Amino acid sequence: MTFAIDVQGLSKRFGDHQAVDNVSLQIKQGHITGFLGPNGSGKTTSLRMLCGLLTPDSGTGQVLGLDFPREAEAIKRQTGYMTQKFSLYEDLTIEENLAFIARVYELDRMSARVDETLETIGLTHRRKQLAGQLSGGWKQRLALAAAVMHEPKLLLLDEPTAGVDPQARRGFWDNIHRLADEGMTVLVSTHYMDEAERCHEIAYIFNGKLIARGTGDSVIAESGLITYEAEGPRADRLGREFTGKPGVEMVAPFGTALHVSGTDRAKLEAAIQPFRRDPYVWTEVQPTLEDVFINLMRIHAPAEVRAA
Ligand SMILES: Nc1ncnc2c1ncn2[C@@H]1O[C@H](COP(=O)(O)OP(=O)(O)OP(=O)(O)O)[C@@H](O)[C@H]1O
Repeated sequence: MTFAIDVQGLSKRFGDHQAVDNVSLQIKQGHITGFLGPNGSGKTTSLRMLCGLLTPDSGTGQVLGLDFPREAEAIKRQTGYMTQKFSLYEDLTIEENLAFIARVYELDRMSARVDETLETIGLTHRRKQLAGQLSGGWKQRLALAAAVMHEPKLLLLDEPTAGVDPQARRGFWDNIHRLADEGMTVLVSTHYMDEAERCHEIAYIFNGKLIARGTGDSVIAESGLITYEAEGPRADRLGREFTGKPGVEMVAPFGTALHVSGTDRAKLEAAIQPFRRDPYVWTEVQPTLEDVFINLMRIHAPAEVRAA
């Protein structure tokens, strides 16, 4: 298996804040990897270093078979990067934005490429409209088309569907999967759990450190988390009964059901035992990715935060 990204020891410090701390990433060619982690955990900083926009303090390896970070310029040319904020010109038309990008990348068949892109995203009839007038979903679709116009081998997406409605998000993800099927490698940061589940693999970063990675199922399995679900009339209200109980590391309502999780089976079952009675039905379920991520944050939080 060829790795599109194979980088070790990636670090970046801003002042006295270690934004990215010794991160090693191996990302398979043609795979979609979800980059997850709470706000401020270092996702954007990592993406910016990988595509050559930010110089790392340390870190070596290969990106697209090129030496990282020495060949940053060549890496940049073969990488598409979609920033968190809509980065096209709102006061240029849709067509002018695409033509501008075609010129920046010195693409051949410039106007034909612009026409093809407009056709692919379904904006041909709106080509003269200002980009700023598009809805959130269409803006993201345009930004994605712009990011891949130069046919990059690697696509880095920074929270591309934040604030976009579910239907547009689904369309966006269909496009990402189509690009990956054609061989493009995708690294996409997201806070949405349903999007994490659409990725081939996930990488979870916290306080600048990579603390979990693999397929969704393997990350769940390796967490060692055991989850019981209580069902019954308003079982969700049982939550407060478990506060501070030994063996209970996490309690979360799921609609009218309740998830109670921990890593010590004996203690967890002892905590649940008094509530194994009518009208509640308890079943062991697979923890969700959200359960696992929240637990990872809890485990890896600095001691003073855990105690608070
Ligand atoms: N140019 C900069 N100068 C100083 N600090 C910065 C700079 N860029 C990022 N940081 C800090 O580095 C940390 C990591 O930020 P980063 O944007 O990489 O996080 P993130 O995981 O992408 O967060 P979010 O999910 O909110 O987008 C944050 O504490 C941020 O304030």
